[in-house]
Amino acid sequence: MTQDNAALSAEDPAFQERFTAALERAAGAPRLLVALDFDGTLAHFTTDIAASRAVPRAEEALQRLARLDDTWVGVISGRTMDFLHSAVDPDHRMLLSGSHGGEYDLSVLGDGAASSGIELDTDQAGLLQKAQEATAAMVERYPGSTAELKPAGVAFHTRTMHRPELSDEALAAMLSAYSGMEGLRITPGSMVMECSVLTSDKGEAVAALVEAVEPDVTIFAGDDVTDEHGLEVLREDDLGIKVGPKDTVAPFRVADPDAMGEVLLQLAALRENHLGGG
Ligand SMILES: O=P(O)(O)OC[C@H]1O[C@H](O[C@H]2O[C@H](CO)[C@@H](O)[C@H](O)[C@H]2O)[C@H](O)[C@@H](O)[C@@H]1O
Repeated sequence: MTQDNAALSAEDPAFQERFTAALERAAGAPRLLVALDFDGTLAHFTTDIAASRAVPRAEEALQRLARLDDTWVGVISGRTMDFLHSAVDPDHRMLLSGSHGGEYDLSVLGDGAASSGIELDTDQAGLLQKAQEATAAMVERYPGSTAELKPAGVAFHTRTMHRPELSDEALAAMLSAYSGMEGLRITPGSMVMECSVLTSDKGEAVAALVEAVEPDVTIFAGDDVTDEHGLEVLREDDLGIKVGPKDTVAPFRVADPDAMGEVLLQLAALRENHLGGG
């Protein structure tokens, strides 16, 4: 499938009927996996990276879904596993993948479920060091920008730049610097340029959760370019949802994390009803 803007959104007359039918079908699946990106999908963008949290409706819906039988909630993010544990799933009810598919905590599945952290070899560690140095130099050059250090990568953020009109220039300069370092995987995002010494992506992460859960239906929702990898691996009976305006292969689109929260509440109610718990 090619990317386009043909996803049905709420303004389309056919949206409500077709989207509700898709949600109802998903809610009736014997085994259901609900996997979600975090920033821009569950949480609005903010200038305080550490303080970012899922919108209240999404938070409530995820907690309700995660308590249900034969229902698994996954969060697949570029964030670190430490952040996901502390800010997204402190009660350890969810499947987590951090660092764009680089690390996993599947312990909610019980005995034998694989969880893997990040261990870098000497070459990777050297490359990461160089990328961190290049990012620090860029932060010096563009006051107010920041570097977010991760176990296998680094993110150069421009949302807090003192001269926001230079954001595109700064991101392009960072992209150019990373591009000169062989072996780095570069992922542009919303006012961020990230790089990693790992090759993983969110397509791998969705596939790993599907392999672990063996769901009849998988839902995956995401807002950014990196989430397209996850949307692309969905099967015919699955449900892909784009959050926001970017191009997508997903058949459905919602406006923002608040709208996504509403969808998740609707799904939770349908699933509870289907399982007889609501
Ligand atoms: O895969 P995601 O869950 O979408 O995470 C992608 C990156 O998101 C974060 O940055 C974005 O959100 C910040 C907080 O709202 C915002 O300040 C920044 O401008 C956004 O790009 C996060 O900081 C990165 O580590 C994630 O990889």
